[in-house]
Amino acid sequence: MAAVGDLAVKFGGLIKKERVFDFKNGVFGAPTKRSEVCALNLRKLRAGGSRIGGAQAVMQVGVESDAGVSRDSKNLEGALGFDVVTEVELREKGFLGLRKTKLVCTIGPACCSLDDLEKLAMGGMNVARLNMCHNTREWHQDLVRKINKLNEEKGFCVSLMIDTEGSQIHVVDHGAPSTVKAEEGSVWFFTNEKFEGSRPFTIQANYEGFAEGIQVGDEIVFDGGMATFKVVEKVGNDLRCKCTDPGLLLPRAKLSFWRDGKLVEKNYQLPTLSPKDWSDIDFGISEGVDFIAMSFVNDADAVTHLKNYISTKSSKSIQVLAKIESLEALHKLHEIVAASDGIMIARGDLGVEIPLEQIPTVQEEITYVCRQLNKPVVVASQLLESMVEYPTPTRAEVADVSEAVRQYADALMLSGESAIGPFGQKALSVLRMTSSRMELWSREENRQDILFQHNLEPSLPDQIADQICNSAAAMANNLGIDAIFVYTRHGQMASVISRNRPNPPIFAFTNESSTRMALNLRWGVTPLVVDLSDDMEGNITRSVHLLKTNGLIKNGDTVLVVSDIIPTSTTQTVFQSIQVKTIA
Ligand SMILES: Nc1ncnc2c1ncn2[C@@H]1O[C@H](COP(=O)(O)OP(=O)(O)O)[C@@H](O)[C@H]1O
Ligand SMILES: C=C(OP(=O)(O)O)C(=O)O
Ligand SMILES: [K+]
Ligand SMILES: [Mg+2]
Repeated sequence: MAAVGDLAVKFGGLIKKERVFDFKNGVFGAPTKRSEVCALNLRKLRAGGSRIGGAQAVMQVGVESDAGVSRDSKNLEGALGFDVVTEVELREKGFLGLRKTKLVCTIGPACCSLDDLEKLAMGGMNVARLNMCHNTREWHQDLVRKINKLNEEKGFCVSLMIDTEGSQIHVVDHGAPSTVKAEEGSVWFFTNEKFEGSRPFTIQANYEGFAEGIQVGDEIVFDGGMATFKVVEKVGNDLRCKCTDPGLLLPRAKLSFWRDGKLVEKNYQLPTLSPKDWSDIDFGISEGVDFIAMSFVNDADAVTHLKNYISTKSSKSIQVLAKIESLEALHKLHEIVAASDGIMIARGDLGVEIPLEQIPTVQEEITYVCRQLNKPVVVASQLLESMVEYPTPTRAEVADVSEAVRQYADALMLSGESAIGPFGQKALSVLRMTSSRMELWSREENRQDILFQHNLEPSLPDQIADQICNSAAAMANNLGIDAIFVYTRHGQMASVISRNRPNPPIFAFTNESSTRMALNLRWGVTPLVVDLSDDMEGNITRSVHLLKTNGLIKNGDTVLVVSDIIPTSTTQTVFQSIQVKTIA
């Protein structure tokens, strides 16, 4: 594997394997090529079906022969739903080389041309995020059109997410187009009133009740610590404040209020979804976006309300992600995770409401709860913040990204790095390489945490499906399987396999396009749309054949197939199986 110029590095005694730095791909690698994955000696084992409460679970190990499928079935050729990025990655790196951690890019003026978007898609963007705080309806509409075009015409599979503005107290006007410096001891006037022209030392806040309940002596903190002011006088609805900790005031800076070292929780008076948010949500529904990220969620009811609203308005299933970005949301974490389709750890605003040193442990806690409850989790904000300005990340940023990957977050998100920074593609490649590297390390060192297996649903058929997925993941690791295939209509089986974070990639075959786009946020899952028939054996044979004729799978590869047939009008039994197939 090592070529001339490669650097062989041995880590003294602690780590058994030799690591080789591959300059071309920029990664340290251990010998993990497909051919080197442990050869399997599979015998024709056939375990009979065991009946459990009316459901049949079959486990079989066999040898797949391609002989039965005719090679000229044209409709099958066209049905290979691989996206172009996975296909290239698979050809270049093999099954184990496929990246597991998903990547979300915030789209902004720096990356909104079709050409820029294509480069991000090619660079591994799984989800494009539109932050409704910024820009116009027309701009967002144009973006949706461009992403759809790339998917339809260029074979990408990029999901769309809109992110609501939400209710939050922030600066509207601070008297300058960009940053203003607040000097120690300077006195500033905080008001909700709009003012014309320049009025030095005046800050306009967006919410008229911003000073309600605030007392002389309280503190106003900008952006979680950029600058701090002490309230010296209340003037009607306004405040006169003195700068006690000098710093930079940014446009739209977030304001938080503190008393005796504790946050004065103020967001409770603001609705989670404003009239503008509802209008943005209607826009998202009419454009058929895949995810709606809901800012400043404070309880499960808000999530349930939005989910109900969507189900009455949209025939398509749209995933609601709850953004955890307030103290109140942390108090109600479990119920919010349970009510939502996924979570975004919005560290930007979270860092305004809780002390910064608590962010790492809170992040670990949230990722843990999400995995227990089988909800995808996105780690967001400031991952590579310095790259908004510089073409290279800090070592600390790379360490932060690696930590999120080590925690098995489903996805990582870029904000300003892609939206306004000139190095968006480079930032994306840093995420890509850093995640691949940490995934490899976790796998080799077998750092997999033992997952406390919550039963996700109380009903028996669901528990059986859970256990099949858990066992499938364990089998895949123990047998050194190359790839897991799962047939899944709503994505549930694929998500439960993913939740186990198995070593091989998970190819999820579904007949629902919305399921495919939702699975784009799931760790380790490559979702594909295929025609699924009730004949599960036929589905399996067809998909293996498709991959084989496209050169993506070869003789000797081993695939673990998980299938799940739900009763239809013609078949009354639930038939679930795990099969191990060696391609021959
Ligand atoms: N659609 C957009 N149009 C213009 N600027 C944007 C857009 N989306 C994001 N940005 C810019 O990128 C920065 C980072 O994005 P994000 O983290 O989503 O927003 P914010 O910082 O407002 O929470 C924003 O502060 C804003 O300057
Ligand atoms: C992702 C976040 O939300 P937004 O960018 O919408 O403020 C955050 O606060 O970290
Ligand atoms: K937002
Ligand atoms: Mg936020």
